[in-house]
Amino acid sequence: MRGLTVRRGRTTVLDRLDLDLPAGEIIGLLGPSGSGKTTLMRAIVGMQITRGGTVTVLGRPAGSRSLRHRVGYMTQQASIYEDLTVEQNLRYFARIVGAPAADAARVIERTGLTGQARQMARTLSGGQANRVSLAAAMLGEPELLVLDEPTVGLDPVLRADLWGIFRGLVDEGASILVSSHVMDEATRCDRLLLMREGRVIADTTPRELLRSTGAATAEDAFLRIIERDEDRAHRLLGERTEPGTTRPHLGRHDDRRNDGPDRRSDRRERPGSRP
Ligand SMILES: Nc1ncnc2c1ncn2[C@@H]1O[C@H](COP(=O)(O)OP(=O)(O)OP(=O)(O)O)[C@@H](O)[C@H]1O
Repeated sequence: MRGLTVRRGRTTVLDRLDLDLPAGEIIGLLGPSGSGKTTLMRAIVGMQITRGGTVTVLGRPAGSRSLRHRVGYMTQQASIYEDLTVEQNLRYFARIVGAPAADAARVIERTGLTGQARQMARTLSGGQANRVSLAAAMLGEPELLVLDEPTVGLDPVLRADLWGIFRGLVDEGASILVSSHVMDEATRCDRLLLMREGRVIADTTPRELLRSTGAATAEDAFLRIIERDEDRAHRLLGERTEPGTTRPHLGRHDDRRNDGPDRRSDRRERPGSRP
């Protein structure tokens, strides 16, 4: 992506972001709540109104029709049809993305939902519902999976299971962009992007993250990077501020202009939806 700028409501969430993401890896997108992870993912799958810049995915402009079957997106909220069984949900979504009906069975098996295939979605546990969303995103074997906090709220065993699935998919040639709040999940990724206030403040690998910060855990390493970033920003702002004036705070850039309706409800996309 080049110069990607996104404004949501009055806030400039992403400001002229340049980023190159390699294929064939698990790329972790980490950062505090509100740092812009979902917004960035939405721009990559072509579901975000942008203010400027370009996003190219698998060689095509983000959101192109030709990417519909090549990119799978799992949103933060598991939004499946509660009055359908797991199998019915996945058969339905398979039809929508143009995948063969047999693909529903494949993703059910792959996500460990065989025992729940005939169960009504409303009776699933949170973790199971979550896996149905992941299964939906996997329909049609997309080359790129964009997963927004797929492990949120899951216990460590289920989290480990899901990371096992992600690794298996990448070993088979897929690329995965996955966001998380849980910093120790960083060590499971091939590459890490740490976001803060709409900027990528670290683009690194798990090994390099620990080496460069001297921290013992990913969580400590991130805290150190954030502290460094804060110091750097204060220094820059201090240099630019006239003596005697108040130093501006380090919040996100606000803008009075509004680019029209961009409601929270826009996050409730169908699971497995294609751009
Ligand atoms: N529909 C919207 N209208 C206005 N502002 C929004 C909207 N959606 C998100 N924002 C704002 O954009 C910023 C980035 O939000 P985003 O959801 O991308 O962050 P995030 O890093 O994914 O957070 P989380 O980890 O909590 O999901 C936040 O300040 C948020 O309040």
